[in-house]
Amino acid sequence: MNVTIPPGLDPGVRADLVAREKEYCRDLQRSGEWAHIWRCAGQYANLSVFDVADNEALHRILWNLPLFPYLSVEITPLAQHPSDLAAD
Ligand SMILES: O=C(O)C[C@H]1C=CC(=O)O1
Repeated sequence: MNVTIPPGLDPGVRADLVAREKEYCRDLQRSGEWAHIWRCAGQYANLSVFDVADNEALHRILWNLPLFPYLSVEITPLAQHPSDLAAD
């Protein structure tokens, strides 16, 4: 996810959006659907791993992100690799 918040956005609105995004993200981490989130070094971007039931669940999560209007999201579906020890 790449984040592009307009520089002219009211600072209070921006702070509220970022705070709500953090809480939303942490709730989904607690539920297990947002399995990992990493900051992409040097960028206002993250690399996240979601563990969801289906595409609709992923869409719901992304669509309801408070920062959704300011995100560009690239999605790569993942499958288990046969060489992964966890596959045994
Ligand atoms: O800062 C970001 O990368 C954007 C966003 C995604 C989750 C979250 O808490 O913030």
